[in-house]
Amino acid sequence: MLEVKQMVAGYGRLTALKGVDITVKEGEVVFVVGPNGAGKSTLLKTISGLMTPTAGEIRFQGDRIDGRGPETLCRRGLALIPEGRHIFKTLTVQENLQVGAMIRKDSADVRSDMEMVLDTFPILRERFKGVAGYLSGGEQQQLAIARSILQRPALLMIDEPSLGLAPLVIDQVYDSLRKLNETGLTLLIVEQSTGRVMELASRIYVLRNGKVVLEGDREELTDTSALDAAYFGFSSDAA
Ligand SMILES: Nc1ncnc2c1ncn2[C@@H]1O[C@H](COP(=O)(O)OP(=O)(O)OP(=O)(O)O)[C@@H](O)[C@H]1O
Repeated sequence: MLEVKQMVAGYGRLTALKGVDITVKEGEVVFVVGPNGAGKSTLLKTISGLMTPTAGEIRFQGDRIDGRGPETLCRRGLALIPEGRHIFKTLTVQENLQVGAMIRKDSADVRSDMEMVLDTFPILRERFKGVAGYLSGGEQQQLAIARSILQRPALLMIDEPSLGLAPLVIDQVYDSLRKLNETGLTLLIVEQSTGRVMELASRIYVLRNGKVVLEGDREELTDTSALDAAYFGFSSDAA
């Protein structure tokens, strides 16, 4: 579904991604993990068209998409939930969800998708008419995911869904991501910590200093010492 090849991107003279290769197949949950400053957010911003790569290529469903703008890519089925969620805090939950569906013209399907997201995230049904800014951090993350689902993306990318959430709330968010994946949604998720990724990942990439230093299917990475060694940048023999 998504193929990133030798991608280079950065900010002025700073090269944040130094030739990154990432593949996401239909139906997978792919995680990119790495320490602060590894380039994880830059990767998602570049794939979603918010930044233009200086070299390499990005293919989505077979077509070259590098250099295309975020709006075009959103219509093509790529959705990004950026770090910090960016929900509209002064709007109601309902209005936030309606914004998610704004690019769609199939109003009957939007209504049934709205019911589906409210079934997946019951707290949003309870708070439907309430102002989104009063939701807790975990509830706001659920709203951000639900809003993206209403765009009906083929690929949903999420930057640090567990950031700032208590472990029990992370459980709820990860549970809902698992359910959405079971309905066929493909996910590319960035996390700073490796702690929870094994629960959900089909495949994992470790990014350090703008380069992929380890990649593998979940079955290949059951020995987490290799993952930790790549993450912290020491040899796995010493781990
Ligand atoms: N807007 C920007 N202008 C200049 N440099 C930036 C900008 N955003 C990020 N960087 C730099 O690019 C590099 C990669 O940053 P990025 O935010 O992609 O890392 P990250 O892996 O997402 O980190 P974190 O886990 O801390 O969010 C870092 O060196 C960072 O300082």
